[in-house]
Amino acid sequence: MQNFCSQLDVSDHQRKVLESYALLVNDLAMEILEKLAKLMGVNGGLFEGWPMMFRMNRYHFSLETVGSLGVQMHSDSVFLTILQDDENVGGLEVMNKSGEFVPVDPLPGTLVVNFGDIATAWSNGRLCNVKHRVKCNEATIRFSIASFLLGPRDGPVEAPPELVDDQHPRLYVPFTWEDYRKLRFTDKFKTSDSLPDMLINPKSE
Ligand SMILES: O=C(O)CCC(=O)C(=O)O
Ligand SMILES: [Fe+2]
Repeated sequence: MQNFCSQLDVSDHQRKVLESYALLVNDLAMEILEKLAKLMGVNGGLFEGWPMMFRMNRYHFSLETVGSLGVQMHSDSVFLTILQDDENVGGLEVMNKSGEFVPVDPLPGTLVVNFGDIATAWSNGRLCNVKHRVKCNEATIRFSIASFLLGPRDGPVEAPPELVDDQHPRLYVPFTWEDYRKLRFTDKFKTSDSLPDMLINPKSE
C-alpha cells in the first residue's frame, strides 16, 4: 500500500483511508481462504503473508464507446480477487459454464469475489478461474477497486498433498506467481489464461 500511495498524489487522510481499506480487505481475503481451505480438507495457515496488489479503475465511457469493451475478456492471473464495483454503473459481465456472458448488476454494499488462475492451479483444478469483461453500457464515468491476493510470497504455487491422490493426479507443474505473471503478459496470452502451458500432461492440439 505504501508503494501504491507513493504513486498517487494522496493527502494524509486519503493515505489513512487507503491503508485501513487494505488491512480490512486483506483480513477478509485471509478469512475467506482459511474457511475455503478447511472446507476442502486442507490444513490452515497457508495464506498468511501472501502479497496483495490493488488496482483502481476509472472508465471514461462516452457515447462513442457505448457497446464496446472497457476491459477485454480475461481471467485474473492471481489467486483471489475482491472487487468493489461501481454502485451505480454496471458493465461487469462474467462467463457462465455454457460460455455466455452474464451481467453482474451493481448491488450497493456488496463485494464481488472471484478466483483467478493461481487458485485453479493450487486447487488442482477444483476452483474455477472465472472469465470476465467490462462492457460500456452508458456514457458516464465508472469506478472499481480490485484487490488481488497474488500467491505465495516465497516458493512455488502447487497443490497441497490433501488435494492430490490417485483419482486426482497433480495437474500442473509447480511455478512461482511471478514467473506466471511474466508469461501471462506476453502477447500470446493477452486474452486467454496461460494455465494450459503449465499442465503436466498438455492436451494435444
Ligand atoms: O472494473 C471491473 O468491474 C472489473 C475490473 C477487472 O476485471 C480487473 O481489474 O481485473
Ligand atoms: Fe479482472
